[in-house]
Parts: sequence; structure tokens; C-alpha cells
Amino acid sequence: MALRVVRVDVGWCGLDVSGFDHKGVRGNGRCTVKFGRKRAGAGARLVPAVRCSSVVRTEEKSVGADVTRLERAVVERGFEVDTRVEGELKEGGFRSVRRTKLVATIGPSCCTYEQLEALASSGVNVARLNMCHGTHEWHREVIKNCRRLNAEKGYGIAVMIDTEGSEIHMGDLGGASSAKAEDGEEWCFTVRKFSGPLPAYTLPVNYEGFAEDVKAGDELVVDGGMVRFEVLEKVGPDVKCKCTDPGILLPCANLTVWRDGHMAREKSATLPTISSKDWVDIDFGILEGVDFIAVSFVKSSEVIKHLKSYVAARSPDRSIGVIAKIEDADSLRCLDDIIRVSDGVMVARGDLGAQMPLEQVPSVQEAIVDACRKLNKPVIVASQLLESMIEYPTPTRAEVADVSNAVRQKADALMLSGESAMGLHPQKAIEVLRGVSLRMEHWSREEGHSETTSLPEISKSETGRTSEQICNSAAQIANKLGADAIFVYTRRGYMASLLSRNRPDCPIFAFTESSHEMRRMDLQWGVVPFQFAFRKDLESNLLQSVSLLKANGMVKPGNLVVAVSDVSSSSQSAGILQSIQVHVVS
Ligand SMILES: Nc1ncnc2c1ncn2[C@@H]1O[C@H](COP(=O)(O)OP(=O)(O)O)[C@@H](O)[C@H]1O
Ligand SMILES: C=C(OP(=O)(O)O)C(=O)O
Ligand SMILES: [K+]
Ligand SMILES: [Mg+2]
Repeated sequence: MALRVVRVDVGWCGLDVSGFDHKGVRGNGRCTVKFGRKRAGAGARLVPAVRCSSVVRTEEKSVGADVTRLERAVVERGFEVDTRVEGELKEGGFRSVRRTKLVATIGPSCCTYEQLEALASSGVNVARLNMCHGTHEWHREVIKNCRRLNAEKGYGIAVMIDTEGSEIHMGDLGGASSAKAEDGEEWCFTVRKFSGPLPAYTLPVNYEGFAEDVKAGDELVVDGGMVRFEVLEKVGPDVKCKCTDPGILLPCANLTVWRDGHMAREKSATLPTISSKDWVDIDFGILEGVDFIAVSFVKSSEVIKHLKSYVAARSPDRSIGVIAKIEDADSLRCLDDIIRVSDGVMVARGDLGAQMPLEQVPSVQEAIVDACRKLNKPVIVASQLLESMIEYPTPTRAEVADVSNAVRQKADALMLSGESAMGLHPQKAIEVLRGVSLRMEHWSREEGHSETTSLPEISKSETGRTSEQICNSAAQIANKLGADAIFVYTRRGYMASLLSRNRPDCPIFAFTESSHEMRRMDLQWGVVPFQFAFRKDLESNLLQSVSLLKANGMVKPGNLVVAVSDVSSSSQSAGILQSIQVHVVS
């Protein structure tokens, strides 16, 4: 029977196969076995899925076969980690591990399996799917390719969908990839629907109330100022405009209306943050098992709370992270409330820069990054980081400075949009983000740039406050001792986030049992997620994980590790026991 090597999430039950030997493949640690019953057509088949850390060898047997005897248990390693991190660790040791995470918008330039593999090999942690564009079939294919890369090549790519939102934007350009508006030309913006190519100088708008909302004399700003028009007159559903600032028009480009120097929001301001199309896209994302849902134009914490309860009800066994995109001026008035209820935040500088004078964006970005750090939520700095690399193979000095600034601010993640989705050099753009991140991280450590962010206490419960103080202290101990890594054993990644919040000098190895929780940590600064079967207490977990990593050349004698855990080692009767352990690898 052909053996399929797959990587799936199966339930864990411990079975030590140390000493197991099969055709030279030795068992050297813990293997887990789950016997599932699979209905397939005529009858049930018992499928002994043997998961030993990173490899599952599944052999399908007819019912009644002797499935108690494991014919193939490959205990290759006893843990699973993203293959790139493994390479970085072996090549350059702990300090070489990149801390800043990278998000790439997937589009026509990088959607095939080979193109995604190129991005993955260059360091992408999260694949972002902008639901403004493409069909569900197209996005489903990309998700499938990401999952294949993780299963077959050992990457750890998480998937994020990003909603279109209700804001006013142009429709697609009848199949054209862009259109050019010249100075003085007269264009018609209309809610009319067209099948096939658009009439000349005509642009579709998604918002039914558009013709009612605008007035002659208004300024129509496309994509935050890429192109500008003056509204001349309205004829039924058609709004006649004159181009006053020429440029390139892209599909689904955002439109804002300005009147007497202020944004004019009539009825469009009453549109729901999550449109009916967005709910369909969210259902699609839940069904496809994505790891994150990014919500566009969030204005209040209510919509995040509503979405989180909706998602929890429809995806009870895997938590999907809800990311609030800060790109609407209204959201700044209740920023902390939004951050508190979200699982993460995106500084969506594209539309943000359309809602306020561009010169305000850098200070708003810094304030959002700082607020997320204080409230212990990951933050992504997004849009136009390397815009010129849509066309050119190297960035401008200003773009490198912008990326360096975001890394110096210790944002959790950086995001590419058009640079990866439709640019000519997606892989080079990721490599620039990676190189600048490593350089700025190294410079910050070498220059001893101590943390400027004082971390207020955020926990409410007794155990939460204990975990928080344990992590703050562990990070300080690790810095003082020059530790090579902090090891944390965590079920849902909370302790890992508390350690990440401290931005320690060394990487944080977060051991968890669920591959989904691993993906969720793909947005956390400095966190290297490992899949690992927990043992009974912190000490056993520490010794077991060190020995397994050492056996794979990822930890060396003399390495100093600080370890903490939120996996309670004691029985409930004995109460929770939490500690910090320091271990020098022998
Ligand atoms: N899934 C996709 N299919 C086709 N084109 C896409 C896709 N995702 C992104 N793009 C292209 O990349 C550009 C930049 O992506 P992004 O910034 O996410 O979108 P937007 O410009 O709508 O904010 C888009 O304007 C679009 O031209
Ligand atoms: C990331 C952003 O959102 P979108 O690309 O979906 O407009 C942005 O506006 O910067
Ligand atoms: K979007
Ligand atoms: Mg936006």
C-alpha cells in the first residue's frame, strides 16, 4: 500500500517508541498514535495515523487488520518547526533568527505553488488574501497551495483573509488591470452595471448612494491621492468629473469625497462595517479554516466583538484571530477599546492616508504600534512600504528608512500589498523586508537600545497577573544572562505573547501541541512556534525539548535557556505551580 507522508493534526495519545527500529529509521522519542475510524464507501477502515512530531505516515488498512502493532512509526524528531527557522538556527544560531514577522498579499504575481514557495523560502510568515479582489475559487486554490507547502515542504505559513468593507470604491475595470487618467479629461463615475469592457472614460462605483452623496464642486480622491477629480455635474446615476491630478487607476481603488477641505460622508457613513459580501467572505474563510480575518474600516469595538462571537460559534474548535484594520479616522477616537477586543491590529496606511493629511500618518502609526505593545496585541504595519518595487528590483532609500523605522518601533509584522500581489519583484521585496528587519534588529540589540515602552500591567485575574510578572521577569533574566533563547510551553500562546511583549534580546521558542496555535503565533514578534507533545511538567518538557533540539543540531552544549510554562504541572488540588527555570545545555 503506498505510503502517504502527510502532516495532519491528530489527537495525541502518548506512546513511547524509543528504541523502535524499522528499516534503519529509529524511534528516539515520543510518538503518538491515534486510531481513527474512517468511513469510505462500502465499509469502515481503521486508519492508524501515527503522528510523531512532524511526520504522519498513514497506512490505510482494511477492517480487522492488526492495527495495534505499529508497522511504521517514524519518530524523526519529536517536534515540528518551520523549515526556514530550522535552517536559520543551524546556520547562524539563535541570534540569527528574525524577530519581525512578514505578511505578503497574494495576487496574480505570486499565487502559484512555485511562486508561493519562493515567497515562503524568503521568509513570508502569513499569506494575506484581499477579498476585494478575486473569486472564492481563486482564493481557495491559494489556500490549498499554502497548506500543501506546509505539509510537503515543512513551512509554517498562516492564512489571513481581509474583508472588502463598505467604503466607497471603484469596481473592477472590466478586466483591464489599470486605467490612466490624464489632466483635464472628463470621466464618468457611475453605479450602472456593465457586463464586459467598460465604455470609454467610464468607471464603476460599488456604492448605490454615490450619485446622491456627491455634489458639484466636490473633490473625488482616488486611493488616497493617487488621482484626483472635480465633480462637474450629476446626470441620474452618472457623476461627471474632470481629472485635476492625473495618475493610474487600479481596480477596486478606494474613493473619498472631500468638500471644503473635509471628508464629506453622507449616507455612506451609515453603511455597516461588515457588508453582506463581507459576511459571505467570512463564512468562506471559516469554512476554509483560515487563521486570521482582517476587518477593513473598523470604526468601533462593537463590530469586532460581534464578529468574534460569530466566528466562535461557527468555528468552536479552532480560534480564528480577528485583526482590526485601523484605516478610518473614526477608529482613532476609540483606539484602545478596539485593540483590547481584537486579536491583533493592522495599521492600514493606504486608506488611513486617504482619511487624513498624509503627514499625520507616521505619528499615528507610532501611536498605534505603542498602544498595541502596551495592550499586548500584535500589530502589522501595512501598505506602501516598498511601493517602488512594484516596478523596480531595488527599493528607494526612503523606503528602506520607512521599513527600518517600523522595525525600530518593534512592530510585530510588516506587510506587502501591491509589491507582492501584482508587482514584478515579489520575492525580492520580501527579501528586502527580511534583510532590513534582521539588520535593524541586530543594530537595536548591539546599540543596547533599551525598551522605551514601559509595560503597564494588563492582567485582571490573579493567575493572569502571575503569568504576566513571570514573563516580564523571565525576559529580564534572559537579557541579563545573555540567554540564547526563552522556551515557553503554552497551550494557546498567551504566555508566548506576554514574553513577546517584552521584546527580549533572544528568540522565544513557543512549544504548543496544536499546529493551529502554531499558525496563530506567526504574527507574534520574536516567537518561533514549535509543535511538541507536552510532558507532565515544566522540567520534563524542558529536558525533553532540549534533548530533541540538540539531537537535531538546533541547540548546542553551553547554550543557556530560560524556561517558563502556562501548562499547569500540578493537579488542580495542588493548585497552579508556575516557575522560571534556567538551563545550560550540557
Ligand atoms: N486576489 C487578487 N487578485 C487580483 N489582483 C489582486 C489581488 N490582490 C491584490 N491584487 C492587486 O494588488 C493591488 C494591491 O493590493 P491591495 O493593496 O491588497 O488592494 P487594494 O489596492 O484594493 O487596497 C490591488 O489593487 C490589485 O490590483
Ligand atoms: C491594507 C489596507 O487595506 P486594503 O489594501 O484592503 O485597502 C490599506 O488601506 O492600507
Ligand atoms: K480589503
Ligand atoms: Mg484599506
